[in-house]
Amino acid sequence: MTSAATTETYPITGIPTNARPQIDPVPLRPEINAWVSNPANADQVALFVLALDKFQKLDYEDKLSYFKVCGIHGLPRAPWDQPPNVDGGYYCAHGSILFPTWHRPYLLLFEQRIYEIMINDIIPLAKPQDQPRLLDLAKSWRFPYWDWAVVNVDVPDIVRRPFLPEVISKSLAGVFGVNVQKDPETGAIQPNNPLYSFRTPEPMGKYGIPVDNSQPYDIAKSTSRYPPRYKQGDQSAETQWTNGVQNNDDVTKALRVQQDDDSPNHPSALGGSVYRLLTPGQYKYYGDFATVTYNPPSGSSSAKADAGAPGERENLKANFRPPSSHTSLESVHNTAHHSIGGDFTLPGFGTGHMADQSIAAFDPIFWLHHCHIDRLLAIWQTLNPDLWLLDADVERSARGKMSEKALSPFHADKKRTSYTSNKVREWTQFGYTYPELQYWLPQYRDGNGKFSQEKYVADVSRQVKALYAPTTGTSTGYDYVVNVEYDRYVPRIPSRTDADVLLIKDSH
Ligand SMILES: N[C@@H](Cc1ccc(O)cc1)C(=O)O
Repeated sequence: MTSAATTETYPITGIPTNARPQIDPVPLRPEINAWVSNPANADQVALFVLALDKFQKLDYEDKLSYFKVCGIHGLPRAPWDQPPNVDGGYYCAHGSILFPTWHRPYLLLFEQRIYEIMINDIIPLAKPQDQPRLLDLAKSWRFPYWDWAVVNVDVPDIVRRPFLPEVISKSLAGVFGVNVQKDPETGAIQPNNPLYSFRTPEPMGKYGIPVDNSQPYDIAKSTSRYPPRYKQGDQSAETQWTNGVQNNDDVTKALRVQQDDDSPNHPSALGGSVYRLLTPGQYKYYGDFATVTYNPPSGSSSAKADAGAPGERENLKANFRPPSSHTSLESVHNTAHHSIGGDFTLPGFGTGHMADQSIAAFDPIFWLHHCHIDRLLAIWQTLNPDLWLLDADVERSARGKMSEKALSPFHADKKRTSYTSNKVREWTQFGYTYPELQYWLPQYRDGNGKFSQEKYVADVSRQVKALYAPTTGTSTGYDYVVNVEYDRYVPRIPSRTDADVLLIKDSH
């Protein structure tokens, strides 16, 4: 008889609360800079940093270790929480309508592990009189997001530092009794800042991470952002890849690409795209919002709605979609990955971890980035409550519904019940929401004290505008889209391409 323990799956539940979804308040996943820079949060940030550090150091063979959890995304292609005979492949869903929903339980798993480590491993280290207060801080803690689409975006301060900020170091020493030491020569501080990079004692090749896309991920003992292009025998490149490089200024530069332009107030390239994503009425179909490669099934209601007049589109590709849908959550997400990791299309640079999906999840910044993606999904859901994977269901009716497809390898309980897109649609059931989505606030009540959906949605839109709407230029009331098709992997395409477009008003 096999013991239950060997066949039980890991239940991903989120951090427990008793809140009723979309009714009672739930803790917020905070914006990382605001959260860290508030000295009142120093103990909670210290709790998080210590738990993440511990998580990263758990035995790489442990199913619930950082290494194994990050390894779900791509390499080393190991089955996770599934029988060993299942070929794990790359579990991550990209180029798929499941892209947004697959990453929701993935992030939840990461958040839950950090919470468990806080409770089981970190709080017991604190002085007894501090423990009840720390327990409350852990219960109200939620994973932070990094908004890379705001004006004057930068890599979060805490991510940039190999050392921890003063307030947090003080809290580590004062509350947890952690011996904070500074190496007078290197300036390195113990414990390390686990948000700066993920470091391994031996080259990652030893743990099953091979060369990928000709980049030497196997020799790396640390994740990298904007490492040099690697050539066999180049000693300097080899050393940098081995020890890891964090060229965060290059990340900032890439993210600000369009801000250097006409006006300092110009939103970032990504800001404009995020604004388009979240503008009401932009999307008729969830699939167009969700992914770069969603094609409405031929003959389905969405394909018919998208078709032009007979003959009009002879020269266009079959997957042409109306201009309003020419960006997607996955597309802005891809741009951010390349901007953060460093791109092989830039002269001299290799592909840092974040730019290669097979190992991106090992860079701790991946999680801050994906928390932001989940936030954008939640805001979009709030603004488009009727849109979901339903149009794709038509396509899949013979083989089962897309919205009911398992988001492998994530389970809702110990009994192998898989998560599906429908099961993760309501995020507040997992005990979190985002600062823009506080449905319980009194300002969303009407005269009779009843929740007003209209007031709420209007306010969410207002907040989106304040964060991402272009602040310069004269508004014509039109949204012009110029569709240029090019091969994004042509080497040496400059990171920003200017196009002069002449718009001629039709006066007939
Ligand atoms: N491969 C994606 C970028 C990407 C990188 C890392 C990821 O984890 C995910 C996506 C693209 O084609 O643009």
